[in-house]
Amino acid sequence: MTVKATKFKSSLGINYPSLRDDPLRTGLRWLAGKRADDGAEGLWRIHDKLYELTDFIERHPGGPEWLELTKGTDITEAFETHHLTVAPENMLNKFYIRDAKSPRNSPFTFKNDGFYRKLKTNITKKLAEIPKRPADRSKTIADLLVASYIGLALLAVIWKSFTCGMLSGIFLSLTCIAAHNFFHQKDNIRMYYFNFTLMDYSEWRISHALSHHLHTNTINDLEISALEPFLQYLPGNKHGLLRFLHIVISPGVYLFLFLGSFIRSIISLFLKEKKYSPVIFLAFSVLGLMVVVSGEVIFPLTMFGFIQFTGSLHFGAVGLNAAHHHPDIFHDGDTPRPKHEMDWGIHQLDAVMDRKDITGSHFLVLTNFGDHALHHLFPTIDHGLLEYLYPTFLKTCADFGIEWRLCSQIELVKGQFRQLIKTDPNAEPPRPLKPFKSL
Ligand code: HEM
Repeated sequence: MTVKATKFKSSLGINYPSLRDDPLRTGLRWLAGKRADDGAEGLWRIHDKLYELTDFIERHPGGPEWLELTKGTDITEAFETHHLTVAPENMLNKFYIRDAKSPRNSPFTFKNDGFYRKLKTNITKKLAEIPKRPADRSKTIADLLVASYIGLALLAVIWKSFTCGMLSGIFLSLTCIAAHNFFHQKDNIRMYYFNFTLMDYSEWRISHALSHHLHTNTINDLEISALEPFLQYLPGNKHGLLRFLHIVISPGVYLFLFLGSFIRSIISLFLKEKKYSPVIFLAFSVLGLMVVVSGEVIFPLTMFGFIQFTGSLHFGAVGLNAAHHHPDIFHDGDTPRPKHEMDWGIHQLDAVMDRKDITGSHFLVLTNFGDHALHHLFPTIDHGLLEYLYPTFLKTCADFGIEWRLCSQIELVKGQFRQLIKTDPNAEPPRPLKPFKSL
């Protein structure tokens, strides 16, 4: 594996990730790079301490996969943001082995009197008071979406209708976005809905939950590096007029997200890097049904491909225009905040903008990566519950003088394209905090 490249320099002081320019750019290789970079010495690192969690993997209430995957890496951000109770922290002592020898390769802090920990305390209190029924509604919506996807796919082959096929593709994409709510949580059946696309939920637990969510818009964000050189969101190193090509080829990139991901899964399986699981092939169960109901092979195969490509196009368009790319949003390379403001939660709010067209509707939030700031801050909380948390969230933001930014969907689409062609990093750091509080 190649371990060399210096395409971007992190303005946050993050060392260039070892396998950032690896040709395959899978989550598993991203983790292999972290193993080389994090100073975890084959154990699990949280802040500056190393823990041996092997015996706890199978007993972990969030499911074994999270710990299995992250052995040998720094899991500070994952640990801090996936638990709302103090129970996990209280357990750590019995797994302690020794202190780490090197400093963390991450600029982010989680101080007790800092924004993120204060917000987490306030949100956890509020969570105990709010109704839980909307979380059940999320499950119902996801079930109806998957049923609509399959129903429309079958109608598409029975009626030989590409209109039904197109609708089926859109429902497939909506199912996948709703399933994303569930793969962030402890293991559950609905996380597998994600695999009705040609993508794999397990890969996304790494590339999205562990990389993108925790290292948002930094050189360590795999959702940014995996798209390079086709789409380049970090400022700098873009070639003259060629950078406008990014805009032209964007729809082509969206179109191949599902298929590209499947091909990379198969290569990883072939190279024995990825463990075999039948769920990787779940998408083809619907193709099987299409063959059975139509009594044909070629047409269902064509329609299945059409549906997957339509879904991929929709998913890419929604996902890449959802929250993170706009010249006013912090991207690594831009002038950062001063060190004492490097609270992880503050960075999250610097790296996101929410959309006023989506916020407020449970259905739209669940199917459009809505309430994105709150979701990033508390990924295990069901999307249906997030709207009840806004008063607490906004009050804490006000206490720390932090702004939560809302804009329109169209403004984000325009901003996303502007970010693609932007070469010069922002010279000013993100908005100053007011009133200033020592973090
Ligand atoms: C890669 C690091 C980790 C990730 C991504 C992770 C993820 C999760 C998730 C998704 C849940 C379910 C949360 C929910 O349903 O609200 C959970 C629960 C839990 N995890 Fe972890 N976990 C990690 C490391 C750890 C460690 C190191 C410990 C303890 C030594 C731990 C202890 C627990 C406990 C006790 C729960 C039950 C819920 C609670 O009390 O907060 N986890 N974890």
